[in-house]
Amino acid sequence: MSRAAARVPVRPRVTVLGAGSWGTTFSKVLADGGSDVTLWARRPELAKEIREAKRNSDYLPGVNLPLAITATADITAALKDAQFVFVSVPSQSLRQNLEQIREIIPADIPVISLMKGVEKGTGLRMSEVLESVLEIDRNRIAVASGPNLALEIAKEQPTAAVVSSTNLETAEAVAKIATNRYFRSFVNTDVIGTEFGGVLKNLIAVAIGIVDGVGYGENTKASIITRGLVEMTDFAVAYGGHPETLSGLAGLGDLIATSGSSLSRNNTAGRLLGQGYSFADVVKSMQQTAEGLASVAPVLELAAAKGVDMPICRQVSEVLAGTLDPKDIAPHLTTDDDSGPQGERTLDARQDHGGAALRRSLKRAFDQLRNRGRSS
Ligand SMILES: NC(=O)C1=CN([C@@H]2O[C@H](COP(=O)(O)OP(=O)(O)OC[C@H]3O[C@@H](n4cnc5c(N)ncnc54)[C@H](O)[C@@H]3O)[C@@H](O)[C@H]2O)C=CC1
Ligand SMILES: O=C(CO)COP(=O)(O)O
Repeated sequence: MSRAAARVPVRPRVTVLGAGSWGTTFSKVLADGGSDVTLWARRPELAKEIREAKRNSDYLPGVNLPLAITATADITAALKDAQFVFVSVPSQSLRQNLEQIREIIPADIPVISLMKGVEKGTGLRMSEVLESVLEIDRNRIAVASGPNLALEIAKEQPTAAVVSSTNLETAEAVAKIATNRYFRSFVNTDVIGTEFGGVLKNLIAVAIGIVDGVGYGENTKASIITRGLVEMTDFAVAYGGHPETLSGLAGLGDLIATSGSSLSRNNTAGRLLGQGYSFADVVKSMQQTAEGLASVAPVLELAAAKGVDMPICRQVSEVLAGTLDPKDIAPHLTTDDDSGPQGERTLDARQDHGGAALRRSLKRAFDQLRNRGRSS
């Protein structure tokens, strides 16, 4: 993206695709930051309610939306003259949604993922799906992630997020319009770490929900959160993310928010599982998207491909499959690794890795950099 293109217009015209709880809330963030926002909703009646009553009563009851938001169910009209496009649909529907805009999305504008999932079947991150389906330069793509429970933000409770792009100028332009008096966007260029932080904390939040549902207390949850961060960091670093990103807003920050809140759909889904409901019942009862339920399988496949051990995520998948009784969930206590062939890992599995994991992740990141340097 050129320097000129990165400049932010005085009153940007922004399109948000997906009028669920996050797409609508983010539209408010953008409008309160000075943008004119067009929100695309699948259902014409929802578009009408947002446009005329400035409400989205299904997803954000009691919240008044700014006048600078309009809405339409006509996706071509929604994208006309857009200077930024944000996408906030369920991860597993992204590809299908993008197919219908591939030909009509304005050229050379930033496209930003607000989603926190991995595509089943391909294992692609959302920014990778954007890049491959829209066939656009990755420097035009950004992702936004952080401790961002929609309803709290819609009520203007202050928080922060990270906007990440391989191109710092793109990240900065997006962060500028995604900042207002109650929402601050920071920037980085670690798209991999930022996206995986958002994906993985959902899985740990499901685990926390499960132990909550079973009735276990704070010690259990604190150990799962701490060990969960180790899993998140190891996984993201194995794929080229930076460990510091996982200690930031998109990792630890989001993990704390999501694990601690009954507003979290992932946490809620976990709690129902912990109370003994089946996966099928939980899916049926969820009115909104709980991304962790769909991400667990592709995440475990990606972890296996890099030899990353993820006992918490594995046990979540076993509870979902009905092969593990929720009350037996104690992933931070498992010692499966002890029988593994790698001596180093056997040792690691018995240690508290808080700091050790970070050091190991840093070492792996430096090794990767050094190897890259050698091969170029
Ligand atoms: N709600 C939250 O607090 C936050 C959500 N996110 C992420 O934002 C993304 C969207 O989540 P939410 O807005 O919360 O979900 P939601 O369930 O509230 O809304 C999803 C929206 O996508 C639309 N949609 C378009 N195509 C669809 C399809 N084929 N199938 C189903 N729905 C379709 C739905 O009509 C609905 O308006 C997720 O990846 C989520 O992880 C990220 C940060 C915060
Ligand atoms: O991503 C979120 C908070 O940052 C929202 O979490 P849930 O999808 O679990 O509601």
